[in-house]
Amino acid sequence: MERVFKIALCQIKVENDKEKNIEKGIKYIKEAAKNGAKLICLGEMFNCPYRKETFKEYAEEEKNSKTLKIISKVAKENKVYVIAGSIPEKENDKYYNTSFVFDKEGNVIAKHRKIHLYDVDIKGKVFVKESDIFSYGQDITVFDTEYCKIGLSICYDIRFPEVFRIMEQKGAKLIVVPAAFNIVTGPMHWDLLVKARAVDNQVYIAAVSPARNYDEKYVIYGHSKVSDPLGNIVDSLDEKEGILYSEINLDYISKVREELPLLKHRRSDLYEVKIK
Ligand SMILES: NC(=O)CCC(=O)C(=O)O
Repeated sequence: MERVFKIALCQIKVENDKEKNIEKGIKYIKEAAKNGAKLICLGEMFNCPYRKETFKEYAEEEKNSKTLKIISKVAKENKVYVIAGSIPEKENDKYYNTSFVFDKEGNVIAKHRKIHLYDVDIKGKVFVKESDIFSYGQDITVFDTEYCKIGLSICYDIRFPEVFRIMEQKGAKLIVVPAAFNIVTGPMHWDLLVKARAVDNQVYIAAVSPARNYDEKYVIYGHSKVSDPLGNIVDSLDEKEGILYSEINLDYISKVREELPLLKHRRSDLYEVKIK
């Protein structure tokens, strides 16, 4: 088993054109695979503008999703794992903000439906009510790969440390967060949250956003980044399109956990965090 592997975060400018967004995703995945990435991740709503009006219009059902079919094919042809950011998913009469994960054969091996929906009203700055459209996901997601266990959560989920603790307890060594923070809360908390979740759990956090697009009312922050288990941002982008490459070193996690054994020092006789 390889102890060091390369990941790629594709920061794409999402436009009002599903085909174009998917095409760009595919182009970036192919380029990242060619450059040696083994796990390639896209941002939250990578095929759909982050806008209440478009979520239902762009939504697809898993069983006949054009987006997922194309991603599956590119994962298989390039022999890479792909975390397909998130897309609006429709199931029966419900909608979810869902991330699908593909293995190197193009099979869906995990799916995470956003469990904390972003309902905020920052006066005069940001108003979003995802729960007007989406239903809540019910599961905390960790899946296995040939490299390590990987946790998956979407954007606002990152503000809930219990979820990340549970992913760590389930064995995740890397946690991927497709996200779309905005230019108000991004500068306040994005960097802090990525680092905090990494330090809390002594894991790598890979947080991947779409690029900034000033044509949209909800302006996405960008700044995809990776934190190591000590909370150092080891690689990052600015607000523009691009691919971020980073190395995940599983031996480094072991070293950090040996030298600073905080996970062993938890007082489970006094408290615990568990799934209900
Ligand atoms: N799409 C989201 O969940 C945005 C989360 C966000 O911006 C935050 O401040 O939290």
